[in-house]
Amino acid sequence: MNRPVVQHPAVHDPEQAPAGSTAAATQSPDPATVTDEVPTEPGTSPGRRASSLSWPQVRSALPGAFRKLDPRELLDSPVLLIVEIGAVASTVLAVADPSVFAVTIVVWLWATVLFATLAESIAESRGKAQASSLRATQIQTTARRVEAPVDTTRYTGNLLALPTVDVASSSLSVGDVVVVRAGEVIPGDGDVIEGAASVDESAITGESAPVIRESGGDRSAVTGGTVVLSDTIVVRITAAAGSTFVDRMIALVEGSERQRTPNEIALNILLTSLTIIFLLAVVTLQPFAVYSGSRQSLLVLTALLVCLIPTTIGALLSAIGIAGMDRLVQRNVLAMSGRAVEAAGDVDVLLLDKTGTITYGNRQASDLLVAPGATIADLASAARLASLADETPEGRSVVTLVDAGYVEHVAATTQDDGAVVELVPFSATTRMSGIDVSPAERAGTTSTPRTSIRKGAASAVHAWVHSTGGHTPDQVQTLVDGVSASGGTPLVVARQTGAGPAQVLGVIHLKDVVKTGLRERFDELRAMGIRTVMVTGDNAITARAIAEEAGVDDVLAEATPEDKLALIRREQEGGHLVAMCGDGTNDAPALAQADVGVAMNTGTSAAKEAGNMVDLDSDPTKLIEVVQIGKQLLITRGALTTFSIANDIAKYFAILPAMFMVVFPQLEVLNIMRLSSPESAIVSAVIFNALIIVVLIPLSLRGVAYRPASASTMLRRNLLVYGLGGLVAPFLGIKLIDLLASLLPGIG
Ligand SMILES: Nc1ncnc2c1ncn2[C@@H]1O[C@H](COP(=O)(O)OP(=O)(O)OP(=O)(O)O)[C@@H](O)[C@H]1O
Ligand SMILES: [K+]
Ligand SMILES: [Mg+2]
Repeated sequence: MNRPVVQHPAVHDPEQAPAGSTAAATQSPDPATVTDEVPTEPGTSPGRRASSLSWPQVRSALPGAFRKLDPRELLDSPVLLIVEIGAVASTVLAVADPSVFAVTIVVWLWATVLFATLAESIAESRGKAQASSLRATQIQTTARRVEAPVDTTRYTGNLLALPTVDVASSSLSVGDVVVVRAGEVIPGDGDVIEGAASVDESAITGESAPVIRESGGDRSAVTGGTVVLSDTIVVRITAAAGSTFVDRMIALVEGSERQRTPNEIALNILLTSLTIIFLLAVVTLQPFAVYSGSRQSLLVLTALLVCLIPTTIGALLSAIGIAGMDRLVQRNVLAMSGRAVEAAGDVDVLLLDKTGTITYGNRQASDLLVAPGATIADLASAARLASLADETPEGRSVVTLVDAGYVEHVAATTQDDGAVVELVPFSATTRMSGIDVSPAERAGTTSTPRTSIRKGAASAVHAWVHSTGGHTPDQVQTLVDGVSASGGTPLVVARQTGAGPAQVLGVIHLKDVVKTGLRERFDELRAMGIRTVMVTGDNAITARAIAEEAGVDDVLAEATPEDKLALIRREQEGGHLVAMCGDGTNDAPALAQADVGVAMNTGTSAAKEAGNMVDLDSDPTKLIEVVQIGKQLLITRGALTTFSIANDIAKYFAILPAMFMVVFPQLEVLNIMRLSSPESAIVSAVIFNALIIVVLIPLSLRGVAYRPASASTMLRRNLLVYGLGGLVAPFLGIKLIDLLASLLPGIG
């Protein structure tokens, strides 16, 4: 976020801002102080942050680490709770019977717990910096609220002309309608219901290029705190203050809503079981020790227990999870659940919506193609009439095209004041839109007959024409296929006059552009074992043309929202883990059903609500990074668990011989480490056990390096590196510490 919204001139300079646009200057802190609070160095913006650990980072995480020592905070990590109980008990013992040995043990047991809470606190601190820069977008502004409640779903007049009243943005509630002009901050989350504008969303996405937000289509959602750069839009508020997109982002990056995933819970159960096993092992050690005349002190047994239980992974588990989410945020992806991130690591099918996901989604009418038996005048007039009330960007583009290129063909329509006009809005299920005009019924006049016009997907309009007794000429199919083959979307226009059969007038060519660089990225997904399927409401030929251009593996054409949902269910039943990228309200059910539902930030609020991730850059190939981060998270957790357990087992064999050597000289052969004394062996093991946590914090935050390779190759490699490493490390580490510790009086 190197361009916080507070730096925008409209907010900076109350003199320049249009009257009533922003009360930021009066109600929010002075812009200068706000800017001070916002980390503006490039290092803090998403996707550009370094992942190494710095001392200031550690220092700022320390207070949090101490706060987390509260046993209540450790309740969901039994391993750490045991260590803390051990630390308390040893403290009591050390006070009762002080010695260098006892004090050393006590200090390092506390250090063990602190290093664990520090790991989590550091992982969280990165998000906190980001949250504070997001908070800067939540400035108080004055909203221009439409005074009287309007039913915007029915109101067809000019919303911009309605009287407005100035209110504080914080007092807006869901359903309120506000007008936002150029230079003003959008006062809350909502959908554009009238107009189109360029919007600066850099406060949220870090991306400085303005984006277009317009009513009707799949690019209608706006986010509170972003700035309208040009034109005026009417927005219906969809989120109350306090539960906005930015609020969710803040909760997310701060980790305050972090819930443990089923995988983490399962691992915790394993760690707890191991802890109980080692607890029993240590407890049953004492009778043997007593029998053999080497009764061990409670202090030694506590220290031994802590060395043996899986403290390393117990300490790093939560940091690994938080860091994974953080890595996504750095790439401008907001994951609403950790479960989705983990699922991403195993995804093997990716479904993508076409318009707005694979293409830029700016579908514009570019040409009119006349059907045999019709005239260009017929087609242009009908296309325009059927689009006048079509609030989708496609609909508006038809009106624009006719007015710009065919206006001389449009017959001057005589205004029939009494005519009853019924609008047929576009829906993804009917895949048509249009208008029904019934002339006024007046006695004595020869009234013109009732007229119905439909435009839409060829198959849908064909079915409608057929239902009226008409038919679609073969040449129309040729026109449709021609448009489709070029990757365009054909809209067939037909008109029914009176009760007679409908006539096909021609075809509108909607053009869209495929996003650049998709092919290479889809190749990469294929290499990762992920099959890409484009699902679209468009016809099969267009779908295939775009699929060909973008390089996806498979297509499902003429898909209704239900079809998209059914496809996902089918794949899931076949044992696949499915990701879905989409932007439209009609994608929402599919986004909700998918294991990983990535909504494009350019999409509708419904899509963003339904998915469990939002890509702020609206880049469908971002799934590659999401999958890599998911895999990396799973691999890192697995690797550190392997290391931790191998470590504990090694410690058992490293210290026990040293401890019992005095009574069982035969153990000498096992004492390959030649530790200087039983006390030194115990102290060194405890210190090693604590330090290994610190050593592994950077790795758990950064993640184990991920290279595309088969799961079994990865597993073999990790078992080798982290399993073997975990077995060897304690022998080396403890020996080294023993050499130093033995220099201490009372230990060596
Ligand atoms: N305004 C409109 N009026 C009539 N028909 C339309 C309109 N917009 C789209 N259509 C038709 O409906 C079909 C499906 O709509 P839409 O594109 O929204 O579906 P979708 O499933 O989201 O597919 P995608 O976004 O992948 O293209 C389009 O391919 C087009 O033929
Ligand atoms: K341990
Ligand atoms: Mg769509």
